[in-house]
Amino acid sequence: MTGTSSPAATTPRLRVAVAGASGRMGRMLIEAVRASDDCVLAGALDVAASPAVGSDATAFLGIASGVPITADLRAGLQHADVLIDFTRPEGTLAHLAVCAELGVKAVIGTTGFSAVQKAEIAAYAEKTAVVFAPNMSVGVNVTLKLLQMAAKALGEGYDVEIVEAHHKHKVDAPSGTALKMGEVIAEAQGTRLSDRAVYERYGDTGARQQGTIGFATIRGGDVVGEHTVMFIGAGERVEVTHKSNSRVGYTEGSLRAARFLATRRTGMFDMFDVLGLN
Ligand SMILES: NC(=O)C1=CN([C@@H]2O[C@H](COP(=O)(O)OP(=O)(O)OC[C@H]3O[C@@H](n4cnc5c(N)ncnc54)[C@H](OP(=O)(O)O)[C@@H]3O)[C@@H](O)[C@H]2O)C=CC1
Ligand SMILES: O=C(O)C1=N[C@H](C(=O)O)C[C@H](O)C1
Repeated sequence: MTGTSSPAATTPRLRVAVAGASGRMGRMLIEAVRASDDCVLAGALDVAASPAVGSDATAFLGIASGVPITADLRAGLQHADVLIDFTRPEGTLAHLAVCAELGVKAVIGTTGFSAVQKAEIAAYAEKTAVVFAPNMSVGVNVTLKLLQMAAKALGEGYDVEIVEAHHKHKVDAPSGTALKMGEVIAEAQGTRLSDRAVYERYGDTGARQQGTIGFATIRGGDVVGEHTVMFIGAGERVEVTHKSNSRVGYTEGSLRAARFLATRRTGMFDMFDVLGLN
């Protein structure tokens, strides 16, 4: 039997806009989108005051994409299926408002949100699908699962201390990841982090209060991101450490999250959902 073969069906590529286009994460994301087979850069946003506004989004790579960096949110989002946002809380919320209006989905990696701001994100997730996670790397999310298990198994007899280190440009502390680690541990022990967290110690502190979760922050140089959780008991100490040597894990996780959203219309998701860790 003879016949003509039908042309191979081509799946349309996922149209990705990147906010914070000239930032540390923004540039890496733009590079990762360009390098992928199934995504295409569809928009690039930055703050109006940024010198990058008006330039081509891939100018830093020495090539032209035809996508300009803009501070006009509608112009930057109108051709996108999904926005990947690593900026600042007030920027993310402004971007999300337009995403919800235009039906653009959002991957949010920004950290430093207040409880009220997190509730605003949840409200936007009723209008468009959102992945919101303080750390997109597979390794960190597996570490969170290890912490859940350790917290349950070790229980009250072990004091919990969380130490994190980041580069000197980071503006929020403790890191979003450290806070998430604290939340996961507190919840695994049937409690709330807000009832247990100690963020500062100085001077005449008195003895350590039973059940608290202490945080310590280091900032310097070009440290990408390091987190250690200590469970300190009588006569022994368990330490769980994750170290990022580059930002590539964050960008790869973000693209996985963007692909995950392709089949969702609304709802709030995290990296456990994306990675099937729930
Ligand atoms: N979830 C995760 O896996 C990770 C999360 N992060 C988080 O991502 C965020 C960004 O990190 P990083 O890329 O290192 O930071 P950068 O400062 O390098 O980049 C931030 C970008 O956002 C822009 N920006 C600043 N303020 C606003 C605003 N109000 N509205 C819109 N855009 C704004 C900046 O523009 P300009 O420079 O002109 O001010 C810049 O382009 C941080 O919150 C960080 O903690 C980082 C890595 C991984
Ligand atoms: O600002 C950073 O760089 C990072 N921020 C995130 C956080 O606050 O946890 C994730 C990662 O640690 C890098």
